[in-house]
Amino acid sequence: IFLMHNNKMFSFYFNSFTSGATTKVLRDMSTLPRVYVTRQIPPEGLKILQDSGQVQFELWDSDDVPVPRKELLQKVKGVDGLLCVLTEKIDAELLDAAGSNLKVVSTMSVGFDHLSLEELKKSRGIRVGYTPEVLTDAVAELTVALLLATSRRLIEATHEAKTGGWGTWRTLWLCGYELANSTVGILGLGRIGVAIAERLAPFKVKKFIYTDVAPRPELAKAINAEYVTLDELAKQSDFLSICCALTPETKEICNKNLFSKMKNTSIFINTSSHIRGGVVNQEDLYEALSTGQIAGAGLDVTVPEPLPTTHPLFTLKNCVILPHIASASYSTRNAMSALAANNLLLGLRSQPMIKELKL
Ligand SMILES: O=C(O)C(=O)CO
Repeated sequence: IFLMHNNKMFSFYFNSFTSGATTKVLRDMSTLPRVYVTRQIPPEGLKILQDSGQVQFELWDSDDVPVPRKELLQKVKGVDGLLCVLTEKIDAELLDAAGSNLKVVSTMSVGFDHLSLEELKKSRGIRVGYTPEVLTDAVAELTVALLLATSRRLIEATHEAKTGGWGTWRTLWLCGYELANSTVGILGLGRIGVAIAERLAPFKVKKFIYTDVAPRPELAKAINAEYVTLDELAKQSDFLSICCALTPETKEICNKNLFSKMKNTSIFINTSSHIRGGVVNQEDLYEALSTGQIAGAGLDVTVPEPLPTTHPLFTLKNCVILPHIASASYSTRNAMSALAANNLLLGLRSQPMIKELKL
């Protein structure tokens, strides 16, 4: 139990199984490094912070609403560490508000476009932890689910079944596209791309192709994928899965030009949680989907997030939009929170983090 008294934080041990008062003050926490946690993170991470005895921390105790910016700017004043999620912008204003005590920012995400790396680099001496790898399986699994939901039109199908559209059996009603004998293209081959391909291979995919800034033979070997140009990737892919990082070069790389080269039977999928939606020009995607230039799209990341319910992409039957849930399994979100907590504690002890972002 953590309690504030006379502006000091105390931890208590309370034995409720013995009779009489057995509350003991174990340690005056007020001398420990101060940490602010911007969200009610999953229990594994919280437990690590609590059990560590290494920090005193305050927490924005909600998972439903992000901490208001004004409150955040207040709360970070003088903290030694910050554990945040992807809804908090860690920029010059926030770092200035925190002040010179701040040594570690640990984000419970693999993506870091909410962190102003420029500002963090600026000789503030702040180290940054993040959570790659632990979400690879969950993201790959969700990608397969979204790909199948889109290509086999599952959302349309359940809607028809529920709303009376299910009439007689029809020969071409709700037909979609099969993975068997298909060519699957991966834009940006990394851990997640490989994990997706490994899961799709048993569906009897004929060929995997990929493009990246340069061939990645080691990774490609694992999935027997051929390196092609971006043009060839667009032309040959029956399913195109986007897994590249968002950089100035890849910003809106999925645009009119790319869609115009794709087959009108192809399916476009964007789930890569560390890139967000920025690699896709959504107006061009709308155009490609609504004119039949491509057959369908499944998106787990959009710009902005949340995507307004009035957005034109929501009007299309051949566009399946998920609310950024690729890593949303209990085990993965707990693993992310545990990794973020451990990165934070290690950083505050000036030890190497498990996953540290090189600034
Ligand atoms: O970790 C991230 O960056 C996400 O997008 C959510 O898993």
